[in-house]
Amino acid sequence: MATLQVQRVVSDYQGQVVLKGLDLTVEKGEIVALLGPSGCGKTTLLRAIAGLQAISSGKIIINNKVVASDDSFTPSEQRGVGMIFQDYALFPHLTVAENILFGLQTRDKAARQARLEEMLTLVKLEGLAQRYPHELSGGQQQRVSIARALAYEPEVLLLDEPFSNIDAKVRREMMLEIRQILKKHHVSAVFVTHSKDEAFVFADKLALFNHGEIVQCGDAEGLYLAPSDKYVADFLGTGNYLKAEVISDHSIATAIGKIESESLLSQPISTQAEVLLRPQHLLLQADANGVGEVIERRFLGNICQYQVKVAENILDIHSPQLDLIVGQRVAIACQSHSLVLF
Ligand SMILES: Nc1ncnc2c1ncn2[C@@H]1O[C@H](COP(=O)(O)OP(=O)(O)OP(=O)(O)O)[C@@H](O)[C@H]1O
Repeated sequence: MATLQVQRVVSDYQGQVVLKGLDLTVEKGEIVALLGPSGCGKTTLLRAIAGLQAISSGKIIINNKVVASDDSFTPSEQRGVGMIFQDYALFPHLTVAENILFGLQTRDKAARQARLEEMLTLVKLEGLAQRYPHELSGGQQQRVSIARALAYEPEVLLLDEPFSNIDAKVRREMMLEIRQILKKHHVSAVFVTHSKDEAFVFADKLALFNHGEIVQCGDAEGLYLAPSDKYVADFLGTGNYLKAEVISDHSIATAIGKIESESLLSQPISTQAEVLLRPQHLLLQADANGVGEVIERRFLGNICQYQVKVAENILDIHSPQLDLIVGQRVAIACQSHSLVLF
């Protein structure tokens, strides 16, 4: 069952339309990343779900209850949403325990104490209940903000760039740890980020934004391997584009030769197009008569990043073959995969 449904949501700031009729569904226990460059509307959508931003048309439904539409607006505190911000937003004058229990004022003392202990164990902060936020590391503060949001048992957890203040060295570990906590408790979550790497690690599903629209939504693999357009392809990683002509229902002709597709091509024979080739899809071999010439080489330990010139094209190629040198001629083959043509 869907926990959150966003239906044709439009939102504007003083007449400037920021969300242009968005649709998004978050299933129970699913973690969805709102991914995109700065200013494309991710935070505005998160704020609209939280009830901190009005919508001008469309509907937002949380657990089958309409919380925002043309003629209704449920205040933020009645939506059952928990929020985690980039700067943690802890109350500096309250202890860890008081911060975590802040939303649970109405429960009796024993219930509050039990919930506190459960939350401290969950986020591995046992023993730190009486500390103040300034006595904690950034990662510990973020864990307190997660405990505070989860203590209240929200229907949906909303996270706005929650990892951008965490030291890069521990960020990945922290993301996996928090992901595990959310999964264990079947928490549905929406998470804003401009980093595809964070989205790949933390989310089950990616909604990629461009100028107030979701251009593609799906799992990371789907978006990476079958992007709907060049914007999606380029946002998710380096890609090479080569001119191509469809020569059969599963092959194309290009400057590096004939390339076979693992899946059937939908374009008719003779179609002129561009093929997307990821750097790791291309294989290099030293060959005095090869079509390419290595023009740059960067050693990265287990692979080399090469730039290879083929006619007027410069291709980025990641190869485990470390011994090719600048100026060397090479043959280029393509690993078998489902080709993407634009
Ligand atoms: N309070 C505001 N008043 C007017 N315009 C705003 C306001 N907040 C945001 N905007 C505009 O709305 C658009 C979307 O902003 P939003 O913050 O949703 O983008 P974002 O994708 O979250 O970006 P970032 O990653 O930089 O936070 C931007 O053009 C921004 O300038």
